[in-house]
Amino acid sequence: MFDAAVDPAFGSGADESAPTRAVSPGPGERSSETRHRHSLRPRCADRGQTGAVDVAVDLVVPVKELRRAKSRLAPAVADLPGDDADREQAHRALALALARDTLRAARAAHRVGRLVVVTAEPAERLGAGGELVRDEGGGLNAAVRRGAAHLHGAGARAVAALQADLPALRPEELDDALRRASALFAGGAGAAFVADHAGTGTTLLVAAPGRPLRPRFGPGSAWAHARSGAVALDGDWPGLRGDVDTVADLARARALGTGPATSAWCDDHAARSVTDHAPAPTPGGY
Ligand SMILES: Nc1nc2c(ncn2[C@@H]2O[C@H](COP(=O)(O)OP(=O)(O)OP(=O)(O)O)[C@@H](O)[C@H]2O)c(=O)[nH]1
Ligand SMILES: C=C(OP(=O)(O)O)C(=O)O
Repeated sequence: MFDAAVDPAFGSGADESAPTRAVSPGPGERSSETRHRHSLRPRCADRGQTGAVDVAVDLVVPVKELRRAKSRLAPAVADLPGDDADREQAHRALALALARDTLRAARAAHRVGRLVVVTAEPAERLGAGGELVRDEGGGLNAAVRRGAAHLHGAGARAVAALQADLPALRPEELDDALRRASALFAGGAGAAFVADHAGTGTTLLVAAPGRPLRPRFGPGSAWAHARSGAVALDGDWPGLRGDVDTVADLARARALGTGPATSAWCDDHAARSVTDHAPAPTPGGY
């Protein structure tokens, strides 16, 4: 069904095929993978006394074709041994790892209902449960609109778009942001967004139930979304705000604790590059 534009379910939601090697922890520390896994445990507090899941939104996640993705991360592979083809393959593997970890966390969030991935990649490559809508070109905002149209066409709840480069995302961060968005919608807001760690970009855009998602992703998108009437969400969500565009961003995400795919990639390919670009520790720096 993939070539019919929509693949209704790909994968099980589990990430069985992802590498699971842990990051070496320091003395007395848990590894970043251990911390991430810990965060994926079911959280009873997010469920009512009946055990019913409090679903708030359906989610669109755009994933760019890997061979064109994450060009600003080229320095992460520049020093790797081998030839250009080896480095290109490592670069694609890094973009894939970021997306897989993002999807893994999004799928584990209790408030996420349907999850739609818009991509030109084969379904099985992404390794996360959800529906797949084919990317027909036109760029990021066109891909988001395509995913939202798919959801609205099927009669959706509130719809959100989440960037796919958030390897330190924790499900509870996404749940908390969606909860706060729902509270704003109850007060009459039509849309809300989460700015990235720099404050200029956007990692999550949410439209209220029955309202269209109007994506303005791209440089300066936080300002563009605010100007369109979306409300900036406050919250201490370093993983949710931690989009990875550069090697320094990757180091920052590693310090937070990335998911298993990105952790394994860094262990296998880029430990030296990441260490070289690691920022000084800045607790609460987001
Ligand atoms: N489906 C789809 N997703 C996209 C497209 N462009 C960007 N994205 C996704 O949108 C998110 C944010 O995009 P960027 O951070 O600009 O990623 P990028 O274009 O791969 O990175 P750079 O080449 O470094 O600009 C990432 O999760 C991308 O996978 C697109 O044309 N189609
Ligand atoms: C696409 C965006 O930014 P970046 O390319 O910097 O991730 C954005 O923040 O809207």
